[in-house]
Amino acid sequence: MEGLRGSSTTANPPPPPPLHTVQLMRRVPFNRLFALVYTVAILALFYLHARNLYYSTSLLSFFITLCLLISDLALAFMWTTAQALHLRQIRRKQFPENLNKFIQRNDYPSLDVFICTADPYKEPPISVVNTALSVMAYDYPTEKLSVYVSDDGGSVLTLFAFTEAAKFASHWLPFCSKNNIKERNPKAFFESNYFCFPESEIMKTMYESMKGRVETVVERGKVEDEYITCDEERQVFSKWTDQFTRQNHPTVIQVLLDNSKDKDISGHHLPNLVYCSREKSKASHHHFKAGALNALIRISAVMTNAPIILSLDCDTYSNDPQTPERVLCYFWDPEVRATYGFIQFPQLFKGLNKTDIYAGQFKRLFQIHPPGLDGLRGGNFYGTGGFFSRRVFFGTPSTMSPPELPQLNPYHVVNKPIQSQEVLALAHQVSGCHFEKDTDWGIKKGLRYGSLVEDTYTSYRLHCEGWRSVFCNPERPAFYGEAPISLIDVMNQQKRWTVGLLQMVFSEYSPITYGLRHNGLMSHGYSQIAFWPIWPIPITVYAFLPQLALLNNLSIFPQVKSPWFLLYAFLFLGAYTQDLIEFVLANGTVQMWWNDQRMWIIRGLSSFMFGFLEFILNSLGISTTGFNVTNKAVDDELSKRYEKGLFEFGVASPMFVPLVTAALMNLFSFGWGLSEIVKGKRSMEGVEIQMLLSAFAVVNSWPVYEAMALRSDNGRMKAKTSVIGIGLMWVMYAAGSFILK
Ligand SMILES: O=c1ccn([C@@H]2O[C@H](COP(=O)(O)OP(=O)(O)O[C@H]3O[C@H](CO)[C@@H](O)[C@H](O)[C@H]3O)[C@@H](O)[C@H]2O)c(=O)[nH]1
Ligand SMILES: [Mn+2]
Repeated sequence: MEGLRGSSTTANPPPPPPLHTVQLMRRVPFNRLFALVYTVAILALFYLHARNLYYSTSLLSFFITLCLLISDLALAFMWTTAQALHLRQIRRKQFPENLNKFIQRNDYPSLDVFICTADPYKEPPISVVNTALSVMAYDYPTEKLSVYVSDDGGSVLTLFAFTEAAKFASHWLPFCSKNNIKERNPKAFFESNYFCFPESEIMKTMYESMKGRVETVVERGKVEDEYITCDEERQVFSKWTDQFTRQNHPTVIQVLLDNSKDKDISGHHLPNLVYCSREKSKASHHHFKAGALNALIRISAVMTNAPIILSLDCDTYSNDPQTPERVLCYFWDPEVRATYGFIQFPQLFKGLNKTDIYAGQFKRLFQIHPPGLDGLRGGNFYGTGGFFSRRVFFGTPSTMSPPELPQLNPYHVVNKPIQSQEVLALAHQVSGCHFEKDTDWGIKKGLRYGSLVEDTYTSYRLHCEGWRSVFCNPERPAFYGEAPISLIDVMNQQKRWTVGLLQMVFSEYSPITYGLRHNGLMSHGYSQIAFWPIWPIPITVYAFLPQLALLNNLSIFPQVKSPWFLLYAFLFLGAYTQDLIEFVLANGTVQMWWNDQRMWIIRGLSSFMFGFLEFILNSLGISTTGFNVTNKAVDDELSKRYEKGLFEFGVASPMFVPLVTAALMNLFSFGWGLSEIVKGKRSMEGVEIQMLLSAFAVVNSWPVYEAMALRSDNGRMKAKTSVIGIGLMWVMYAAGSFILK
């Protein structure tokens, strides 16, 4: 550790090799210049709106200008938040190859990995097992490595899968290290170049047989006798009595592998593998994933108390066994360790189709914006793929919030075996339903409660407290996860995020009030995420108002001949072009970008809007929202359609209705406008922008028309949805004609 900063006193010692470097991105000066020019253009637009408002000749034109003004204010606000993330983008590099100059492998700090799962049917246990195996096989001293699985589904099926995983690990881990395999998730490995190694075939057979057993047990919904190999297992599974339900059960903590005893087939120690399902009762609030993680922080504190914690979703598997060493490049630097709370890797996805029709990559959220936030304060936490210093969960960098028990202190040294009576008893105690009562867990300690996007909310709170973080984006992706491949799953996920973001915006820690006082630019950058729920305002207005106006022969934008037209052209093309360039620079394709902007519109019209409604209903006490887990189980037919790039509507959902309405309204207005012009009843003059907008929306709406009229597969639009969507369009048209005429 010493010498890292080159503070040695001997004459001219060679400078120590770096563990990490950071530099400002080359594009920053361009971004700043563009921001300046664009700001002037935005001001000019507001001047135009103000003038139109002042000189409006009727209530109607006043109302239309007001709608446009409000929409443009929302757009401009979101634009300024994005600029906060463009002013200081940084690029970091790590040099794990230099690590051995500072620290020997035996001295590596311990690492506790948390894997969350919550439902054996939406999150197939075999995938969770694959995730666990990929991190158990980290190229890291196994006596320093512990993997904790949190099962909020309280499912014996998941536990069964992990008893199988424990057995398979003793073959899989030595196989990976002996052959220096990079791809240590068995499923991903067998799908790629597995035949290169002599034992591959045997490993594959073993894997398939394990998978078969796990899947059969899940299918049958219980662990039958033939799958139980010893009395110990029988005893464990017998905890699932008839009274044991997902919402109501005692804590189950099962040590499946103990690194002080268990060895793999080549005689090396295996890492710890611990299954945990915290106590649940209907009478207490469990705070969803945040609650699960806080329980794990305490359970692991009692059992191993590693100073570094990796938090993973059940679908996020490791793609690079060297990742922990990369993380040590930061955490082993004492200066970094004092103030840097976590190291976040981007969420990247496997299994997306070629053009990523649902924009599941979230390129802006996970790749383009984080280096910008990193330049201000540190990249944000995304719930998965984040390595934390345990200390970050216990107060600010300068003042520690002391835990309730000395054993929970992040600096406490565990000196008892993890299976000792005392340790297990304490682990049960700290994972009980009532442990958090009257404590500041979720308030000042651990993951913060109160928002369904506990990840963004917590990292924002940590940043406000003074913690910094690192966005680490190595060339070989550290992790891969899965994104939903059915539109309704995407929508439901986005609806939940919307509710969570609104909970954040309307909390006492809102980025526009609390945060601005703490760290203005950083908070403004967080607003770019937190204020997603205001996208529906401009998107809905631009999807319907110009079109209704066109249908009623009203011109609401400057005509082409007017110099103001240039302003509109610049604002539209400027924003879109910058976005496209950034997207492509982040390894995107033009087609992916096109799909991404389409999904932005779709989310705005639908999931964000429904999320907004849900939030209002929740606030009024009319309904409550839970954490509806994203479905990760896929059906073959659906996969095939997804591979072909077809949108999956398939179910009748109110969330599809606005899409139908908007698609038809634009088609109708464009068609009507065109026919009027062709017939010579009116000229293009004055409605050019409205025609262009409708045309743009029509091109974007292709998958909706296709799903309504041209497809016969099970993913097509349900007739009910189409009918309601069409009905709504006519109602809007009639109302519009009544008002606008
Ligand atoms: O009560 C719960 C609900 C969920 N989970 C787990 O949380 C993870 C994320 O859930 P998922 O349904 O996949 O949500 P997504 O919206 O896909 O996840 C993103 O958004 C979440 C909320 O912001 C973050 O927690 C995630 O890390 C992030 O990947 C999964 O491993 C679940 O098993 C729990 O452990 N307990
Ligand atoms: Mn997920």
